[in-house]
Amino acid sequence: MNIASLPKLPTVDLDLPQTLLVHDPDDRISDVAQSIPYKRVLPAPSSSDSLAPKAHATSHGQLHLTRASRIGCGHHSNVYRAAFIVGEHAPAAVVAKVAVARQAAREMLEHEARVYDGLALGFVPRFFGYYAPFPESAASGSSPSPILLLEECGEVIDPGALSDADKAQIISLFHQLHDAGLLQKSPFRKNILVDSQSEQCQGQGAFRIIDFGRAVEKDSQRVPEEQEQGWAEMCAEEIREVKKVLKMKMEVRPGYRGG
Ligand SMILES: Nc1ncnc2c1ncn2[C@@H]1O[C@H](COP(=O)(O)OP(=O)(O)OP(=O)(O)O)[C@@H](O)[C@H]1O
Repeated sequence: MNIASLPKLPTVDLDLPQTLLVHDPDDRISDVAQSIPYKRVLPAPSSSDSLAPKAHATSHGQLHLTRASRIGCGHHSNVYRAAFIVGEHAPAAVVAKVAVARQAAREMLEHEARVYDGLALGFVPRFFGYYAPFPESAASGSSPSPILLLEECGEVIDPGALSDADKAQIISLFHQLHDAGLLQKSPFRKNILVDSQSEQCQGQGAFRIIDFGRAVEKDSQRVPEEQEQGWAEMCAEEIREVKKVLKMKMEVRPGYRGG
């Protein structure tokens, strides 16, 4: 299957399969040279979902990824364009994020999946589910990594090629994230993507913020009233970091003497 030429999976409502058979001929997610069964962990299967063989065909899906289909890597993961087949539908491309073989990396991937599961914002990748190998292996270090499935969102930005309006838009996305009670916590260039192919990504603008493995949720910090100021300062600091990434002029704060 030529994964590179597949169309993107449409982001319209889709019944996510409850189980996935993952085809990994190049051993990218485990050293087991066979297809691996996964089950959906998030969004949590509802009681109406069924694993019974009679269940609707879309309860079962398939995922194909190869060494050649890798599109990115970070300190904690490898990221692949993967062919996703749901029920009888034609294959379509999604992004499959796979943790490297370290427990901390798996914990970050799970945290990121929880963040996506709770986020309803148009400028982050659409979440297509978080799947874990099934049955679970006793030795979690050597077992295949869980897989986070996301919408493919284009290329890393080139700050030198962005207009002032583009930069203002990216800043506004981070403000919206903060207003939604989330700090991204790794506002690097590699985590701001632009889809130059999209027609403004269905009205959402072409920019996407990714990588929520280190994200901090305001609620999870149980920010008491008196610490609101601390949260506001953390948000302001993140905005300053984004401005640095975008090579924007920094405002000189009152009383700041430089150095
Ligand atoms: N949804 C996506 N669409 C397109 N490319 C993506 C997507 N997600 C990740 N990538 C690519 O993969 C790269 C690495 O992804 P990501 O930053 O999420 O990995 P990570 O291991 O969590 O990073 P780190 O731990 O170093 O912060 C990105 O910079 C980007 O090039």
